[in-house]
Amino acid sequence: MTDSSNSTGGDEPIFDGQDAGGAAQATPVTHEPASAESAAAEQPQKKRKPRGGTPAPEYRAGFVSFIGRPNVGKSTLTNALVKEKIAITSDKPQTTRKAIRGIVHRTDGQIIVVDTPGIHRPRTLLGERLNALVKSTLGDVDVIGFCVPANEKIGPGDRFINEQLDLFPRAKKVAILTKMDVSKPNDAIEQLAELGEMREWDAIIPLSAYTGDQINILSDELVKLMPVSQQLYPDEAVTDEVKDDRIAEYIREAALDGVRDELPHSIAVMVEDTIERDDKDMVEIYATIYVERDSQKAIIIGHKGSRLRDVGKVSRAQIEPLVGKKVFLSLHVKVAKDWQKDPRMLGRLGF
Ligand SMILES: Nc1nc2c(ncn2[C@@H]2O[C@H](COP(=O)(O)OP(=O)(O)OP(=O)(O)O)[C@@H](O)[C@H]2O)c(=O)[nH]1
Repeated sequence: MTDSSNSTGGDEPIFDGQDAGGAAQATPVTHEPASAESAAAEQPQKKRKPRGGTPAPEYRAGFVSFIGRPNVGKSTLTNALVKEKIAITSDKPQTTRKAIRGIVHRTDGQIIVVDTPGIHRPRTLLGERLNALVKSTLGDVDVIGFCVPANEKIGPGDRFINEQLDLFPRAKKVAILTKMDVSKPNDAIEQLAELGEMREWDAIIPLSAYTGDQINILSDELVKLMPVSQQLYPDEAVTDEVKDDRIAEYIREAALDGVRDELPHSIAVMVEDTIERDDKDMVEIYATIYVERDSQKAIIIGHKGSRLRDVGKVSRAQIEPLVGKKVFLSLHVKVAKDWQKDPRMLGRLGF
């Protein structure tokens, strides 16, 4: 798929980075001028298209947040946009913003993807705090990418989030139709039309993070919407998420696998201690998985500890490449009753 539904503020067509130069050269005058007069008339046109493509655009850099209902594909999209670089991380925080998920380095700019926990109707103190965090983050970003999956109808949850976008007038707004690889053509057309009616977007882009279709187009559009700026991060920077947070997230991801109902929301993970062993090329990591009730603890541990062992195995496979060493991972499960409503516990967990 190469077309894109575009409602950019500018008149320029959308090309991906590779095509842009080619497109400039792909408009030759194909007929011989009939007279000197018409030859002269064509002269200025030729001048407007210098050999070697368009002049280099100004360098732009800024922040984008992808928002949308849970599961619409925001994280997968971030990874696709940042490409393989997300896997190589710098653990040195370079900014006070906590949740930078990734940095896209381009010759014409930098796109810094800032994570948010997602806008939702708060039901707990955790929910309220997360919403406050979302609001302060979104108040700062240059572009908000509103994600809707192409394989589901636009519903009340999407409309609620779209309404919330009015609270952030500073940010440019882009609608992204995700998961195009699993959409039916007619459904996607309908959804694009529906998205178009929701507000005046700076761009509407259908894409698939799985196949990579239109990811370049998104990158091109995002950079165009960023302010003219100097480079904000050094070339080698990929993410400033601290290593312990990423380790905790890998463990939480493994613990979440296969659990149902309210349990996913009750799981929190904290890395308590990391010990670099001098005698062996190994790191010892001690982490706690918090749940809210005894019954949940039993589920996480599983029969004779089998489930917890699996959580350790799966997460360790992701942590070892991150830390670049063998890992001894010690997991404990603790009950922190109703931690989502407990200000002290929320503080400890970093919310
Ligand atoms: N077919 C298809 N599936 C996708 C695509 N992008 C994401 N998914 C799947 O959709 C599910 C949710 O993806 P995530 O990236 O975790 O979604 P999210 O919006 O970050 O979810 P939350 O963290 O819950 O807010 C996962 O099972 C992904 O594998 C895509 O382009 N195509």
